[in-house]
Amino acid sequence: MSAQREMKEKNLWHTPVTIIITVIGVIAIVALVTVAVLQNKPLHQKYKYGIVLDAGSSHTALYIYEWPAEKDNNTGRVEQTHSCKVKGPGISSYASDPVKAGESLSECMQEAQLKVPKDRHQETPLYLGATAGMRLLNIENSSASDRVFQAVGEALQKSPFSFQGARILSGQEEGAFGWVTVNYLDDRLSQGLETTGALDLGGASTQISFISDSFDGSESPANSVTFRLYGNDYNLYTHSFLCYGKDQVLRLVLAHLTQSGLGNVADPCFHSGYMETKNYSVLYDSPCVSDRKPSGAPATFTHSGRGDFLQCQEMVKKVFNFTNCKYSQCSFNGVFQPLVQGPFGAFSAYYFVMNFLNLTDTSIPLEVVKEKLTRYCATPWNEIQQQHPKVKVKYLAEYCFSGTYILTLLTEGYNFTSESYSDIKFIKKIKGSDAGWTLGYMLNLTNMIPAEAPDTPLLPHAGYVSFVTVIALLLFVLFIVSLRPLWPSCSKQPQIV
Ligand SMILES: Nc1nc2c(ncn2[C@@H]2O[C@H](COP(=O)(O)OP(=O)(O)OP(=O)(O)O)[C@@H](O)[C@H]2O)c(=O)[nH]1
Ligand SMILES: [Ca+2]
Repeated sequence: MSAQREMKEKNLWHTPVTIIITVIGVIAIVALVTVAVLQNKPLHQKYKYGIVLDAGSSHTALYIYEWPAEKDNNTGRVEQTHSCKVKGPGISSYASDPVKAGESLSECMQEAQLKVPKDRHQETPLYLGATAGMRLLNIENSSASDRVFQAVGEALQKSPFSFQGARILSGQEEGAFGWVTVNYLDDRLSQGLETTGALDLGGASTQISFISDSFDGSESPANSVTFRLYGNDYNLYTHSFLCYGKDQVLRLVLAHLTQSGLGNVADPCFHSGYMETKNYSVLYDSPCVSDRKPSGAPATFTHSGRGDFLQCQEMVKKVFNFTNCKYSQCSFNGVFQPLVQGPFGAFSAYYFVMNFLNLTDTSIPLEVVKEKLTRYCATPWNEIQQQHPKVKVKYLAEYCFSGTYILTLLTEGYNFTSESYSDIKFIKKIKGSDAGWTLGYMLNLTNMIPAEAPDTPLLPHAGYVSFVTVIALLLFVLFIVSLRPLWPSCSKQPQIV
């Protein structure tokens, strides 16, 4: 009798109503999870592109950036996918033949057409920013600089990209955008982390940019750039020294050495055994030194080396003016600068030179770095050439001078100490993108960094799907539990024995 009853009760669980409810419940959960997964699955990734030409004093480089199309406003997603070094000198060197400046860009522009998908060409913005070489040409001969821009603009207009113009960046912009690039690539802006200072050493100018607790811009408004990025306010200290890029400082040092107007220059910044005949007119052909040309100098001079780091450093120090600071503190040439603070990334020539000299490790004490450089400078020129047969002779001849200038600029110029020197990192790239002003410039012009922090989803995609699944299962279990009165054991009557 009791077995029969049990059978009947079990069958209750198998009633059509219970089966239908269970099936609908399972279908509902599967549908819910499927929709959740599909709805939030990233769409087929499409990319957008931007191109920036960095028309530097020594050469022009093209950079292509890429970012997922639906993430225009999101954090840290723009990456450099390609770079192309334009053959020949910087555009400012084409002052006497401007059309050639435009033509020089064509090879890299062709390359860019192959790298950016064809269907994106028309919508891809193309910018050209010129720095110290064009600043100097503009000072020297503004109509020549206009003609160069005219020719370059005409050449770029012919490309299939959306050309947005060619212009000279101010020194402030160059410094500030370099700082934005470094901190954007390190995700420091989006996460509101302590920022990294930026040190850029070009051929004709150099920039220093950093955040200092003691700097609010009031003491020297010309050195202050304010930003609001991802909901945080920044008051950046930045300064650009025109004529203090390494090529122009080499001219300044040589100008000092040739003041006597005699035909021989024994240069402590070049290796002993180095000897080249150079033109006075070429040396003095720059507004950085043109006023110092000795009168009655012969056409050429013999530039020979004597490889002495300490004497080279003495010569280099002469290009800085440490008197006449009208502020609480200065770097040099009467320019206000707060004490350096926090970590720094040093790129461009800082990296090329220190990397060549095997001196990128800043945990090595500064004194040891100087000893190593002293030995390097004292190595005869023929040995140096034998050791580096593949390095361009022009670069090779100048590493002793450049290394000496870098150490002198950092310690005497910017007041890095033996301690704070170790806060500097010599870098070329960050996560595959070159450190430099170009990325920051493009991010700014495409409004890619929002002033306020973007709304972020509460949960990442995987977390969201798991959450929906767990809640759905929970609801289902609750539903089944709510059917408890229909369960066989619950509908059993208590047995009175
Ligand atoms: N050793 C070495 N030097 C380089 C290399 N590329 C550029 N330089 C030199 O390093 C210095 C700085 O180069 P860049 O940072 O490209 O300078 P730039 O942008 O042309 O100049 P600015 O307009 O002043 O910024 C120049 O003297 C260049 O000749 C390289 O690959 N190796
Ligand atoms: Ca540069």
